[in-house]
Amino acid sequence: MYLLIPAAGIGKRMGSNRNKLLLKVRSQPIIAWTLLAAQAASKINWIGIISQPTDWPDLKAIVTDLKLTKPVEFILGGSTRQESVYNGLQALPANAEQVLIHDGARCLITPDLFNSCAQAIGEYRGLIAAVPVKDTIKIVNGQGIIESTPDRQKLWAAQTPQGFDVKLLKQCHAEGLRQGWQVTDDAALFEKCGIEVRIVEGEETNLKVTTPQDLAIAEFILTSRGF
Ligand SMILES: Nc1ccn([C@@H]2O[C@H](COP(=O)(O)OP(=O)(O)OP(=O)(O)O)[C@@H](O)[C@H]2O)c(=O)n1
Ligand SMILES: C[C@](O)(CO)[C@H](O)COP(=O)(O)O
Repeated sequence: MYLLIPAAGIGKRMGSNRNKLLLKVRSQPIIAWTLLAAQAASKINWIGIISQPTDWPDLKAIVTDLKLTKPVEFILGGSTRQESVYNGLQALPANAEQVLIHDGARCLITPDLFNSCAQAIGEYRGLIAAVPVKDTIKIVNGQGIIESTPDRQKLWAAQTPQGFDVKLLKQCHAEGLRQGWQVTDDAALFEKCGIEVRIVEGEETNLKVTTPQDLAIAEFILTSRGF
């Protein structure tokens, strides 16, 4: 299975002066934990790291240190996640029929989740890992007044990996460009094109390291795993 890792962000919400994926948790950069999980997932056999050239020296050093045995390609990142994934899709080998996309920032993913998504994409044209929402969610208007409370039974928090038929995802990205759609995940492009996306049960611990608080939580989870 081909795996694209969007890793070209700047980490504005982390408040760091460099790509947050280079910050360390339990003595390894965030991106290293993501790569180690991909390396350990038996169904992943090719990794594309979508990233900014300024980070390439650091990223290449990390890949070398980890002694990854799977082929790793460096792909030019864009100015949004959507643009980065678009670039990643163009850089896939011509024989890639299916792809998993996994945020570099979701460094606590287990190899099992990579494998279960890779397995499931044989059955569906599009899928995402997601977990049921635990809080009661409110729709709120611009004045801070609640408009409605959606039925929680139907609410899931989207994670990555997100897996797709490559040809269809390329078509949906191209349509997104034509229509000017701006989305925060690839499933949303499938949805807008009217193509079914299946949920695969994700992991509560598969959080996206976004803020300094998330760094502390990631540190705690990795410690509890014995790292
Ligand atoms: N232009 C971008 C922006 C984001 N990403 C990647 O998409 C994932 C999810 O994005 P997010 O957590 O929002 O990362 P940042 O964009 O770095 O964070 P922020 O929004 O706080 O600036 C991350 O692995 C990030 O590196 C990317 O590849 N290209
Ligand atoms: C793709 C994603 O990880 C799903 O939760 C997420 O959308 C990434 O971007 P965000 O804008 O930081 O939520």
